[in-house]
Amino acid sequence: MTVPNERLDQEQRRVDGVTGLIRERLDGLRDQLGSLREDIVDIRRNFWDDVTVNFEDAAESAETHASMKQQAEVLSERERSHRHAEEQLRTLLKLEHSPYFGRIDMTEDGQTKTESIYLGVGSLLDENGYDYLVYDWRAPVSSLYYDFGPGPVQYETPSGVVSGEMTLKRQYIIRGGRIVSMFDTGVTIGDELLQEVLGKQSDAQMRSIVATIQREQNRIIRNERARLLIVQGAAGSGKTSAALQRVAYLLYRYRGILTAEQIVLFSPNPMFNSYVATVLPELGEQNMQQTTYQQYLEHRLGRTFSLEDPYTQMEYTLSAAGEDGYGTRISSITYKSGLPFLNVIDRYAAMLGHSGLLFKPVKFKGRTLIAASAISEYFYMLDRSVSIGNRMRLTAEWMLKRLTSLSKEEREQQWVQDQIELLDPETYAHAFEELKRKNRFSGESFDDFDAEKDFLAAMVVQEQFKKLRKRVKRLTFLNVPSIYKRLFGDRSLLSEYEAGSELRLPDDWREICALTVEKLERGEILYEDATPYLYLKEKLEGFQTNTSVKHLFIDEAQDYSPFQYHYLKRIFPNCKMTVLGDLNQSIFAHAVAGDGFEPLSALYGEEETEKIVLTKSYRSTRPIVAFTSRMIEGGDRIEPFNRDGAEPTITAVENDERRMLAIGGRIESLQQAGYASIAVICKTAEESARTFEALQPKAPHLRLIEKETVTFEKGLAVIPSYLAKGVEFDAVVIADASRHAYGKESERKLFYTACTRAMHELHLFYTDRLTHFVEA
Ligand SMILES: Nc1ncnc2c1ncn2[C@@H]1O[C@H](COP(=O)(O)OP(=O)(O)OP(=O)(O)O)[C@@H](O)[C@H]1O
Repeated sequence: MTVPNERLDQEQRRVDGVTGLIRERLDGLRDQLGSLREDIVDIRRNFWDDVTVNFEDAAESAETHASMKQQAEVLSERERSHRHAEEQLRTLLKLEHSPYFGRIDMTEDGQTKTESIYLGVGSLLDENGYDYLVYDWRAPVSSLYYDFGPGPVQYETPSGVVSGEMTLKRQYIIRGGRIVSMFDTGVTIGDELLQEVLGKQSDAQMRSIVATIQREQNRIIRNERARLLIVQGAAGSGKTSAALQRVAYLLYRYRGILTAEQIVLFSPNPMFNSYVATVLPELGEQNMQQTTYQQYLEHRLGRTFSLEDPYTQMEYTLSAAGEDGYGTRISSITYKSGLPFLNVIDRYAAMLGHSGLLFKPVKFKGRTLIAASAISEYFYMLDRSVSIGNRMRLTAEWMLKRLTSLSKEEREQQWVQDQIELLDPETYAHAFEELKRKNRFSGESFDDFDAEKDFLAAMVVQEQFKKLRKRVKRLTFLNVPSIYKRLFGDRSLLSEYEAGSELRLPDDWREICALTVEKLERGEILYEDATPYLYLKEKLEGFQTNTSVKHLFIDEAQDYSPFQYHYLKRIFPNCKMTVLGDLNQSIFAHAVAGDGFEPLSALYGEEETEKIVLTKSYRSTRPIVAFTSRMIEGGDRIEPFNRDGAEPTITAVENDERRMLAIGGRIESLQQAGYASIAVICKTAEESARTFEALQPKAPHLRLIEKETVTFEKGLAVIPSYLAKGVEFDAVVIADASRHAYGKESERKLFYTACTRAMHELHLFYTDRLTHFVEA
């Protein structure tokens, strides 16, 4: 509902008043910052002039220290004030052009006065420093704006629930200090504003949605109870947006307790990181830590193996059907992603607690110092009720002691004498100083030949043994790669498993074993093996948990396997998890075969888990949502946001050459229509490369997005379907929607994911027959 003009004038006067005050504050702050900066520079420059330095006796030294401390405190106080003023400046700069976006009028129960509450991206107090002219959108009272329409309302504060009556809910679009438009709305935050926001062209970066957060999204953003919050949301329903605003909310709510470094977001690919990178800074917060699961695996695996990445796995599953061993590979992926395999590893680890661990000897200059059998003997002599990880630590301690006594014996070896003779004068002098420092020698030179010899020998050996000690501390004497390989290579183990009643092994387990062993022997590890390998490693070495991370966000959660979730839970024991996904976009073979989010719900138990379902889709126009939701089961439950647009088009062409010509023509017309981001989505990387080559001569600005691409840019791009996850484009061209490209049932969700990337226009091209995923 649009608001009458006189009210508009009145509101504009308030905006003027507020922006006037903001500008005054900005001027004041700039002055304050200037003088603080001068102070700081001055103190730093003259630090020593203002400190009386005297170390003559204890009393003078103490005074010197006190004076230095005082000076340092003055400096750090000034620096703190400077940081604080800078923060305020940033908030005010954000508010200057658009001080607020919403207003609610509310009368608290038992009160007669109605209060007007204005919401913005930061808070602003009046001159007295008492009343809020603008409330931060994350303040407790602001939740009213997102949760209710006019009528009875309530919100939670740290000191209890406050209830009352809302008499007005108004939205503003303010640009450059002028109210551009203004509406009064009901429960949902008005269609008008959303229409305006969603109708715009896409950006190279995701935008913040604070002005138009929807009620169900607000439940995600402000959820504080759940240990595990699962969000199942349709394509374009705002899962990623809600996740990012939730980070901002948590940083505000737990200011001083929670920092951005304690929040980790697992994103689908490196390009996605760049896509979302500006949202938090736009809201005045620092970015959380961002990583991909692959980067995390690489970090944990170090250089032990060459690790296959999920995209290589994906390319294989999409394009190698019919090749020898394809079925085995798919079965390997499916099985190793599930909890039955986790049970196998648990069982294996338990067995290893009794026997069968493989150790590597500690060798030095070709000689064995500690034999593998000795390590094994010591390990298995330890009390079996102690965990394997702790026994491993005890074994390492024993080995370090052994090395200490072995190092004494080593001093007699000829190589030590040889090396002493080759010592350069500098090292020699250094050794002498060292000896003197330790008070073991008081003369001006080495005149005791034996003392000199002993000391130098000890020094030489110690230096060489340093590396050995380091390796022992890192438990490299435990041969995890061979232990993992044995799980697949040892026939006797297999029969023990099969005898184990509750363990399920797939029918083609032997083939899976052969495939796995072959890879491991080549120093390679398949993507589906990486997490089980690390899980086993951590079980044997003791889990290296990360206790500093307090919140874990997992976007595109459907792409993670149950095994991976269990692993993450073990690695991050102290954190809450928010996982956001869409089962209809499960594109990985392991996920396709999974049972939805069921295994995930069991991770922390029902008590600590909450699930929120988002069914409204905001990204695409109504015709696009209507078109794409027909492709998937339960698609009728997806509600499009009411935004009109052109119907998707389907174009049949005679052959591939014509297809490229037709796509080229379409791109041209989309560019002429003014669309800034256009994606030609192909099924695989290989098809993308071919398409790129065919189109590029006529479209010189065309980019090819590959798995290594790290920045998301506006413009025209060819992109493989699975890399388009999580991002969006003004217009999408599906390069080949033929049945031979998307024919298998397992590719349905991939096709759906590709089509749902479109905001305003969607165009499909095919030769021969159209994929049956599109209803004629
Ligand atoms: N409340 C909202 N107000 C304004 N825009 C919104 C809102 N919710 C979502 N959007 C917009 O809808 C689009 C899709 O949002 P987002 O990418 O967060 O969805 P998603 O659920 O993560 O999608 P997908 O699973 O398909 O990747 C974005 O352009 C986002 O800005």
